[in-house]
Amino acid sequence: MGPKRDFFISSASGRIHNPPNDLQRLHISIARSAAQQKAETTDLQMDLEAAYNRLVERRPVTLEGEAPDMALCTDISPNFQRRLYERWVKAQMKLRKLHIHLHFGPLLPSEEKVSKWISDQGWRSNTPSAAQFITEWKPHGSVDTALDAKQIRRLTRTQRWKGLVVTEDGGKGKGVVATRRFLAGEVVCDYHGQVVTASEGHSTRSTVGVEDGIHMFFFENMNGKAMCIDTHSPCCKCHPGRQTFGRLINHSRKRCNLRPRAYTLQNEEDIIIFLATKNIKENEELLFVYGVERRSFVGKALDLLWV
Ligand SMILES: C[S@@+](CC[C@H](N)C(=O)[O-])C[C@H]1O[C@@H](n2cnc3c(N)ncnc32)[C@H](O)[C@@H]1O
Repeated sequence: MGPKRDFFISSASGRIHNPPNDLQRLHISIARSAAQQKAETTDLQMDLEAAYNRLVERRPVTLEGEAPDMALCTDISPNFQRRLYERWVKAQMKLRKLHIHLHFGPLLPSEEKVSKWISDQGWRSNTPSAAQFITEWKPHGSVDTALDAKQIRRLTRTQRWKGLVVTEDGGKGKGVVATRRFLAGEVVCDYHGQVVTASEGHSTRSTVGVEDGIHMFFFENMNGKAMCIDTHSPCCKCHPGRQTFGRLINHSRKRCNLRPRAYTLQNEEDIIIFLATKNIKENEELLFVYGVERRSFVGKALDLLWV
C-alpha cells in the first residue's frame, strides 16, 4: 500500500483537492503568521492609544504645558514610555504651529516676524523653528475665513499689500509682478476702487476714453446685485497719490495665476479679492482671465480687441 495521502475540501466549492505541497504549506503558514501579526499590532495600537489617553488626562496637551517627564510616562506604561513622550511632544508642536498660523492670519509672514513672535512666547523647549514654519506654510482654513480675517480687511482699507510691485512694458502698459512667492489659495490683493452699481459704472465708462485701458470691474455681488468697481481714475479718493495694485493686473487666459472672488463684508461693503490659483514664483507677473465670456465681468459688454 502506498503512503496515505492527505486531502482537503474547498469549503466554497465542496470539491476535493490534492493535499498542499511544501510551497503551498509555506504560503499558508506565512499568511497565518501575517494575520497573527496584524492582530498583535492592532492590540498593541489599542494599548498605546489607551495609554496615550491616560497620559493626556493627567497632562493635557496645551500651548504652555511642560512636556511629561519619563517618570510620568513610565508610570502610565513602561512599555510605551518613549512613544508616549514623543507623541505628546509632537501634538504640542502641532498646536503651537497652529497658534502661530492663526496669529499671523491668512498671509505668509516674514521669517523675521515669526522668529521674533516665537521668542516673545517664552517657550523654553519644544519650540517651533521659524524657518521650518515658513517652509511648511500653507493657506489655512476656508476662503471665507480668510476673506473675513481682520488682516485682509485692514489691507483692503490701507492698500498696503506686500510682495507686489508695479512694472511697465511697452505692449500692455503697466502690470503687477510678485516680489515674493505666493502659494495656491493665498490672498494676493484686492481690486480697490469706488464701488458703484453696474448701471452707474456703464454710464461712467461711456464718458471715459479707452486709450489707457479699461479700468472697471463689473460683477455680481453675493446678494445677486450687478455692481461695478470704478477705477477709471489712476488714484482713488481715499488713497490720493497711491497706485493701487488690482486695477493694474493684466489679462491672460493661458498664464493666469489669480482668480477674482466677490465677497460682501458684514457691513454690506463689496470687495473683490484676488486669490492665487497656483503657486506663484518671485518675479512672475500676476494675471487673471478678464472673463470675456462671463457675464459677471467686464469683457463681454466691452470690446476688448486685444483679448
Ligand atoms: C485693468 S487694466 C490693466 C493695467 C493696464 N495695463 C494699465 O497700464 O493700466 C486693463 C487694460 O490693460 C491692457 N491689457 C491688459 N491685459 C492685456 C494683454 N494681455 N494684452 C494687451 N493689453 C492688455 C488693456 O489696455 C486693458 O484695457
